[in-house]
Amino acid sequence: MDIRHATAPDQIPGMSTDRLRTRFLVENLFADGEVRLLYAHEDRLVLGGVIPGPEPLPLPCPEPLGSAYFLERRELGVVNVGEPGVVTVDGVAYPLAGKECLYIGRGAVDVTFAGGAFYLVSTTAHTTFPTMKSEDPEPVRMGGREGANERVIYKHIHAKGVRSCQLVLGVTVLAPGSMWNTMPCHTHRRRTEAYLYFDLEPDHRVVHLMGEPTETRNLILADRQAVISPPWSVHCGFGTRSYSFVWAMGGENQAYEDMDLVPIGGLR
Ligand SMILES: O=C[C@H](O)[C@@H](O)CC(=O)C(=O)O
Ligand SMILES: [Zn+2]
Repeated sequence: MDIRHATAPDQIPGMSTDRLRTRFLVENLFADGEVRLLYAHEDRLVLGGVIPGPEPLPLPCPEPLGSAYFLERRELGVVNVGEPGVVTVDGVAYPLAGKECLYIGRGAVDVTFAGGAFYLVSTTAHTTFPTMKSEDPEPVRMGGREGANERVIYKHIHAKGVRSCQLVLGVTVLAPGSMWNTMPCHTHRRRTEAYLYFDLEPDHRVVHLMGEPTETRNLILADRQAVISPPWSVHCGFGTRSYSFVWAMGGENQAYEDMDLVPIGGLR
């Protein structure tokens, strides 16, 4: 299990591209026939990628979690970023089509994955909320063609949707010809957020902005790569082709609107 320590904003000036990528980018989360997991100390998010082979793959319990099974003190959001697949939780099968989302509450012991390509985000959990598929996510239309940022934000796990202890998760789908996500951008000092870009053609990239608003850096991401955004960092991007992304947060609160908007003219 890959471990990422937390980073303070005063470490950013002087960092090379490689060091920035090593700290914030998650390049190799998806591999055929494997479950790959990463532990980020920023709000203790665990990110994962699962591409089952001919046999279903179980969710392991890596040593850094220090628990008897993965979900002993955690909850988990799963988004299928591939072909249709099935997630089985303690004997109950949940079929997930592309872009669909399942919430798995604390205490589930046996989780297996078949078919599909599953992105995982887990946060620590103090109690159990029911495991359920997000059947009817609230679609929020944002942006427009003039800003090249026409997109639909599907909120899956949040205070008014599928309930959780701290995980907040959704999928944003860009309209064809729209390239900007999250512009104007924001920070939210009370939560860490991770973006996983997907449905991006292999030769194309997303130019993702991070850093304090007046000290930004860019990271170039390919399909199915993730980026961790600490609470002090903006997170927004521009694709060279259209794409979708999963956004997921954990931290002090679950208020989606608790953002500090950065005026475009305030970015440096
Ligand atoms: O804190 C919330 C997140 O950054 C995303 O929901 C933003 C997003 O999906 C978008 O504007 O396209
Ligand atoms: Zn955000």
